[in-house]
Amino acid sequence: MVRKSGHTMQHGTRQGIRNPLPDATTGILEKIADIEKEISKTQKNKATEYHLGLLKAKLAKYRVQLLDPGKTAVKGEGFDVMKSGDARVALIGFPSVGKSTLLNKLTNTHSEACAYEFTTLTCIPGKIEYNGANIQLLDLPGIIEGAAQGKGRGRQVIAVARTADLVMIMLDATKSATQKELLEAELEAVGIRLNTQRPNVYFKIKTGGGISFNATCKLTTLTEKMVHHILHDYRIFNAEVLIREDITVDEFIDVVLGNRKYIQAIYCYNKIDSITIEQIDELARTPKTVVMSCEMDLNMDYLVETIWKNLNLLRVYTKKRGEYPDFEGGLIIRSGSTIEHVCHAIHRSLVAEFKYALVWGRSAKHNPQRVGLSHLVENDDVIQVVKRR
Ligand SMILES: Nc1nc2c(ncn2[C@@H]2O[C@H](COP(=O)(O)OP(=O)(O)OP(=O)(O)O)[C@@H](O)[C@H]2O)c(=O)[nH]1
Repeated sequence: MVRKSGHTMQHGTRQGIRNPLPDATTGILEKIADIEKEISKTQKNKATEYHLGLLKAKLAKYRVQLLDPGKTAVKGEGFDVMKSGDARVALIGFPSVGKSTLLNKLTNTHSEACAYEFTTLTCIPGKIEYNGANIQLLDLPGIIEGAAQGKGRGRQVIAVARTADLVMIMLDATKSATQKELLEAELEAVGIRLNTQRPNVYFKIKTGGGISFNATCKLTTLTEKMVHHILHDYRIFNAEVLIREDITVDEFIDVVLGNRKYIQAIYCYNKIDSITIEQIDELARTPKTVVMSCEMDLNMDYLVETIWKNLNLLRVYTKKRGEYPDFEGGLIIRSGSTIEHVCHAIHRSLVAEFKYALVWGRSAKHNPQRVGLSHLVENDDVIQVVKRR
């Protein structure tokens, strides 16, 4: 495989933002506050578990209403950055953690990083070129706390974060660990699930027949009664529920709502130049974590490498009949892609003309293997598409 070493980065256009917050949200906010108050007042035990489950279901419903972009946010204002490039990384962090400085370091261009808070007022799509992939890096305003309650510009930030392939949570190594928890809680509240998989549940709304409930494993928190009540609360009276893993009430609500985003996240601690070696060592041992210093240029290459790894991208090469593969070009696709995805990446009309493909490489049982559209490809595969005449 031909590897491009290092990375380059370019600035995209800076786009100004007007604050598009309409505020018909106050009613919902009050309801959310009431429910949150009730949840905090309710003691957690076997007897209240069920009641809490229902409250959580209600809470999730209102939060969705609050964040539904169709109802609450105006599209196309500043944040509506086209999803271009091969992958998109959302940079999220509190003010002054060093986001602008990081972008500047990776881009080598000047933008106004200041020693005061709230300097990043725009969403800058920057582009990192690494291993042949275009990675779009979005610098989102560091105003995120309270976003789930619809405060400030945070809601737009969340909407962009939901479209990302990877979330990069940037933290200040000199500050307390609560910043990480706060950000995680905010993302959680708006339906972004970090570093987890969609729960293994089959859920289908039907037109009749009531609720059919089955579980293929022992459930330790969720009960059939609770499932019935949650569904009732969402006005779902006919559905098939097959639970294949021991999930919680929250996870079941996620399944019912169906609009959760499961995104990989990495944590990056900046300003390690200002903490002790012992502290750095401890942080660096946490999973999915990169420790670095933008200002001192420490560990920046490792950060880009980690971004690349966590994006789960594959590179495959195409070849024409009788010719050598184009190892300079290559296509960047997501892992789990099939020959059909590859065809789409080459040209959108190719699937219609597809006869079969020949594959050389890790995904092939023998070289070459003749495969159909549903064949899963692997990194570094070489693919020759044969068209129908
Ligand atoms: N010690 C130290 N300071 C840093 C480092 N990186 C950035 N800073 C400082 O932190 C301050 C804030 O940096 P910015 O890059 O403006 O932070 P930001 O996250 O973009 O801030 P907002 O625009 O407010 O969201 C600046 O004074 C930087 O010089 C670092 O690695 N070490």
